[in-house]
Amino acid sequence: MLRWLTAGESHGPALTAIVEGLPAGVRVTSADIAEDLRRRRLGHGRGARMKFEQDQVSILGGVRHGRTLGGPVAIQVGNTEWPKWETVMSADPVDADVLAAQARNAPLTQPRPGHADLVGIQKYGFDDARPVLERASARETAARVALGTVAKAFLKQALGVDVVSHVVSLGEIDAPEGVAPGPDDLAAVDESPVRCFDADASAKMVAHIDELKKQGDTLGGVVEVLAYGLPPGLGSHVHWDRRLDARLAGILMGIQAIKGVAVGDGFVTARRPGSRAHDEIDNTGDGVRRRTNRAGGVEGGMTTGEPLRVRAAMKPISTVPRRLDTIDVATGEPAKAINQRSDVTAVPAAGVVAEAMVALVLADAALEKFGGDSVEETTRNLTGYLSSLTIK
Ligand SMILES: Cc1cc2nc3c(=O)[nH]c(=O)nc-3n(C[C@H](O)[C@H](O)[C@H](O)COP(=O)(O)O)c2cc1C
Ligand SMILES: C=C(O[C@@H]1CC(C(=O)O)=C[C@@H](OP(=O)(O)O)[C@H]1O)C(=O)O
Repeated sequence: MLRWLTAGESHGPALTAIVEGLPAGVRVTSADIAEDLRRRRLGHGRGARMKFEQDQVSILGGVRHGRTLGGPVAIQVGNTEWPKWETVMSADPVDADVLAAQARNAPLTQPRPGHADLVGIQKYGFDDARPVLERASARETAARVALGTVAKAFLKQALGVDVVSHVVSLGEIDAPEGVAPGPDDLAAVDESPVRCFDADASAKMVAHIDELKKQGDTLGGVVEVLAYGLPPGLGSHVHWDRRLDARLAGILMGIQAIKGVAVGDGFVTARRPGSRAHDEIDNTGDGVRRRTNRAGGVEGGMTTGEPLRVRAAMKPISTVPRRLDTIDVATGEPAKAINQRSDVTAVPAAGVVAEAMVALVLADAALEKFGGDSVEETTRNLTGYLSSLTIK
């Protein structure tokens, strides 16, 4: 079983991430993690903070000379903006007069519709949105992406699985259906300023973002994650919480601002008659194959051996520069919502985060099926399973 946790606030000293349950021998370096963190920062429409803040990666445990040791892997992602926030976010008590002298510490009492601010204030008994937004912030996704790098390295080295992501819709602009990156196309996707694999759609998405930015507005969209090279049989039909589709949906919905998940053709499938909704099975001589992959590589909560395909829909950023109506929680009077700088859209970054989340679920399901205290043992168990399949 793979377990993982993150800790840390948006403007704290650092984010911390721990993953436990990986075998020994996974090759991974801090440079690999830094590269995925760089990819997460990409994307037309992201705010100023992405430019001036750096992600400082340190592996604090579980890896020696570029290979995992089999124990928990601990990763720290330092916030380079910390010196500016040291007083506001100090873990230790700070004198009231020192805090009062800091403009940054002014209470944020106009909660943003769509963010965690208002209900977080209510639930945790705060009088200020700061202690809520610091942890609700998707800055935390940097820690998840760092863990995803390790999970992707395991999947590639033990099972030969590649995980890729791309943007399929941004606001009103859709990429053409059926244009999906293959296992070696991630670098090509990352070359698009919005991580869209189709050049025409990419250009239209950039223009759409620019237009909405001018209007002081924000955008959401849809990302797709694909995994190539999976064996049949990860996950199970026998119980709801063993179903791979359920686990994928849960982990993707756990990303800030994700409001819908589709496996394969998802909601579109619901509109089709059965004769055009399923994937007919064929014995090609080359093995048993589905003629299509409308199911997105999962049937009965198990991988089928076809490419896995899942989508996640992200709502528009809730810090809308055209400030939305709210109330001031200090007075109860009508007010305009807080608007510090913000992203116009973070859909391209959400794709990189979704890629990491899918990798963690797949790594967990692979270890459940094949086990292994070393990468070699996992691969041996996979090879034995594949050669023992009665139908191939
Ligand atoms: C990569 C990424 C970047 C985000 N950037 C912002 C942002 O700059 N401003 C903002 O208000 N929300 C941003 N969000 C969304 C909020 O974190 C999210 O809406 C908030 O935590 C409330 O959670 P909910 O939308 O799931 O209800 C971002 C989300 C992701 C995944
Ligand atoms: C810092 C990151 O994203 C942040 C996510 C975020 C939010 O509300 O989710 C709000 C913004 O933070 P701030 O208001 O401090 O600029 C984003 O910049 C990051 O992704 O590294």
